[in-house]
Formats: sequence, C-alpha cells, structure tokens
Amino acid sequence: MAGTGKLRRIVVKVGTTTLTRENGSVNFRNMDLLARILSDIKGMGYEIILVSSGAIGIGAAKLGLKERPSELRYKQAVAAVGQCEMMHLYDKFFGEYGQTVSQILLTEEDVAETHHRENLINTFQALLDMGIIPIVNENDSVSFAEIESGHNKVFGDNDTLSAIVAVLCKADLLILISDIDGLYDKDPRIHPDACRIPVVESITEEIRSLAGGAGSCWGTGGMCTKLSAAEIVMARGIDMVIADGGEMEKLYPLLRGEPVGTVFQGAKS
Ligand SMILES: Nc1ncnc2c1ncn2[C@@H]1O[C@H](COP(=O)(O)OP(=O)(O)O)[C@@H](O)[C@H]1O
Ligand SMILES: N[C@@H](CCC(=O)OP(=O)(O)O)C(=O)O
Repeated sequence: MAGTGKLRRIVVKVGTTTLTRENGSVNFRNMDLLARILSDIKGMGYEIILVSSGAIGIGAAKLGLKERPSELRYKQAVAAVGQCEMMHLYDKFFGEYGQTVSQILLTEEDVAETHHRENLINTFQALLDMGIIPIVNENDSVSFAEIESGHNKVFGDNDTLSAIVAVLCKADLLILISDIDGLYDKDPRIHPDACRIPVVESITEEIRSLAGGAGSCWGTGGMCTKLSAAEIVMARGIDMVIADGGEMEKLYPLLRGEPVGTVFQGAKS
C-alpha cells in the first residue's frame, strides 16, 4: 500500500461534491487546496494524473443555475461552459504553485479502439515526461455515457473513468476524493450510526450491498461507481483509496502508509 514500496504514479479523482458546494457555488478553497497539495506531492517525486468531475457543476455555477439541468442537450451545453471554466481555474491555481496542466477529454471509443488507446497512453507518458499534470474528464458535450447512464456501463462515470486511466497508465495508486472519508456499512447521510470500513480486500456481494447512490443532486454514482472502480483496479494489482475532500491534508499521511479513508487492496501477483 501507499508509503510501503516504490509508489510513484498516482491517479487522483476528484468529485463534483468536493469542487462545488450544495448551494451550487464553486468551492475555490478546495480547488486551491487540491492544486497546492498535488503540486507539493509532485514535488516530492510522484507523478500525478488528475481526473476531475465538475464540468456540469461549475458550468451551472457560472450560469447561475440552482440545480443540475435534466435535459441531455442542456447538460452537455452546461458541461461545455463548465469544462472551460474549470480548466481556467485549474490553470490559475496550479500555475500559482509552478505547475503546467493539460486537458484530456475522453469518450468510451477513445479507450476501446486499439489505435486510439495506444496514442492516448503515449500522450499521457509524454505529458508526464515533460512534468505536466494531465487533467482528465469525460468529453461530456460529445459523449452522453457518463451524464446519462447510471452505473451499469463499463465506462460512464468519472469513478470508472479514473480506474480505466489508472490501468492504462499503469498507476501504482488510485485515490478517489469525495465528500466522505470512505465506504461505510450503510449510507451515513441516511444512517448517522454508520461505521467506516477501513480496509476492503475484495468486492464481494456483501460489500456491494452496502453501497448507496449519490449523496446530493450534484454528485453522480455515489458508492456504487466507486466500488466498480475498485473492482477494475484491484484486479490489476492497483490499490485504491477513498479519501475525504474536506480533509485533503490527509493525503500526506496516506502516502506515508498511515490508515486514511477506506483502502481497497489490489490483488497481489
Ligand atoms: N455505504 C456508503 N458509504 C459512504 N457513502 C455512501 C454510501 N452509500 C452511499 N453513499 C453516498 O455516496 C456519496 C459520495 O458519492 P457522490 O455523491 O457520487 O460524490 P462524488 O462527487 O465524490 O463522486 C456520499 O456523500 C454518500 O452520501
Ligand atoms: N463528467 C461530469 C461528472 C460526472 C461524475 O462522475 O461526477 P461525480 O460523481 O461528481 O464524480 C462532469 O464533469 O460534470
């Protein structure tokens, strides 16, 4: 696990719930903190790939909408506005900490088609070689898998997308930053007595039965898609951690191997 071996390449996924508030406004504090900590961690010698949700949430904030649009074409239009604004903010915040960022927007076909996939892997490698932080999102204005699908597709939400990116880039660790510090034995928003599960060794039916949907109108997928992501990376021997976006400083002890959030242990070969 983190902190114990030659951990080097980390995929970090951040959810809409960390980048925006429930009232719909952009959480600049969290975006700035994320940029500062990831820049710092990169300075410690790690390679960082950021998978960021938030195009629709940040687009809605920019347009003054009070809730996520429900019609597909409006979601896609809002995502087109929000992706631009989100990258502007990342460029600004990461720039403050001396980093260059880049944008990679993906659809399912980009990963499924061999030639596209190879190009994609080469692009990630070249960016990392140049010390640039790739920031990935689904290409929401073109693809409707993620923003419409629910949990049943192989590709179709940023939790799963981050797992696919982690596998493509042969990452050592996937960190999902959410509005909650891990998987609980029931949804803590509904059950205040819920207990956090510190370590998961395999995604059993019992573990699946604990996962509920998104906790707010801004998040999508909830724990269901996070467990799908865990299943993908664990099968490839990659660890995954769910960590709390409200306690981002805990990424430091996490990388020292201290117990943080819920750790999903990758299969040992
Ligand atoms: N068993 C569970 N343990 C923890 N959180 C759960 C569980 N079941 C459902 N959830 C919900 O999942 C939410 C996080 O997922 P989501 O809303 O999609 O956020 P994100 O934007 O980080 O992807 C939590 O706020 C919580 O309400
Ligand atoms: N691609 C969409 C995010 C969809 C998604 O998976 O959101 P989240 O549950 O916040 O990770 C966007 O950028 O708004």
